[in-house]
Amino acid sequence: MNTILTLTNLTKRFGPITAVDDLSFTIEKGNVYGILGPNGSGKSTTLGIVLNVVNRTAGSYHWFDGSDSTHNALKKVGAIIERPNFYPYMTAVQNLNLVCKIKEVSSQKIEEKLEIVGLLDRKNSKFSTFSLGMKQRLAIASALLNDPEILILDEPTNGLDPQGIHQIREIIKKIASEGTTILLASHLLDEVEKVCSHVVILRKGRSLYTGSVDGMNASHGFFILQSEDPDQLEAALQGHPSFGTIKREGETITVYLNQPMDASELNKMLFERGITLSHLVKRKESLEEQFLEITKNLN
Ligand SMILES: Nc1ncnc2c1ncn2[C@@H]1O[C@H](COP(=O)(O)OP(=O)(O)OP(=O)(O)O)[C@@H](O)[C@H]1O
Repeated sequence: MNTILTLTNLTKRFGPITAVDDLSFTIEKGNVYGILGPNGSGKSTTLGIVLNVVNRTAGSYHWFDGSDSTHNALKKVGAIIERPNFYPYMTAVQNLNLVCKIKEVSSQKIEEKLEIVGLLDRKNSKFSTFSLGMKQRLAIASALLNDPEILILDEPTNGLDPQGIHQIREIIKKIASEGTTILLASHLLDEVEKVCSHVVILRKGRSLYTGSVDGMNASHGFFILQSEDPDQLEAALQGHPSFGTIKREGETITVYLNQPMDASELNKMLFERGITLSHLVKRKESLEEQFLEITKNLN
């Protein structure tokens, strides 16, 4: 496997505030990672540290196999961590030409990158005439000029209208499908679910979950049950290895699964114990419900 970035017990304190708290994760080539967390959870600080603009307090990180200096490794990284800042009176092409000079990269790829972000037909328009979405897309083109191994974006759709949001997400997916690794920070579960394959969920600088987005959704679901004798039903469910939490509200029992089981299997099992169900529904929590479950317990 090809590792792009490794964080090991990274910590950042601003006076009494611990913005990033013992954070460890790795980024492998070809995946799309989301750092998901509410405002103030440490996303921007984490990106700032690995981009060498914020000093860490403790822990470490290294780019690629760790053999290069951070300064050199960052030449293979494209990042947008602030609002795009281009010259308003210059055209898209003129602005990107300037970026090429500053970054000391060839200007040959300007048109190719403008095409990727859907701005080729506006290449000679002044930056001041661009919508917020177009400005953000130009920033993405700019970050791609050095053909980076990884593209880093902090809240890439903040402030955009629904159409602008959709365009940016489609562009990110296209760039990822062509092999560029992506790391994006977002406070939107929906965004991470739509765009990312992997996620690090942050709260108060701590990781609550690190893994695949699908893995977050790996719950086996739950049954909502009723029968004439709820006490007997509850007793039959208790202690069975397939079941976890059992909740009772009046006549209704909700039982969470520890392992897969379909409704007919449960029905048969209970029937064999002399229990006839008057109500049987199987449900699975939405990703949002699971996200709230993951984030609710820890302070
Ligand atoms: N330069 C700084 N000086 C003092 N405190 C800071 C500084 N930068 C960030 N913080 C604090 O660190 C914590 C994490 O902030 P950070 O900006 O990393 O969070 P975030 O998840 O990116 O949130 P947002 O989406 O609002 O930017 C917050 O409590 C913030 O107030």
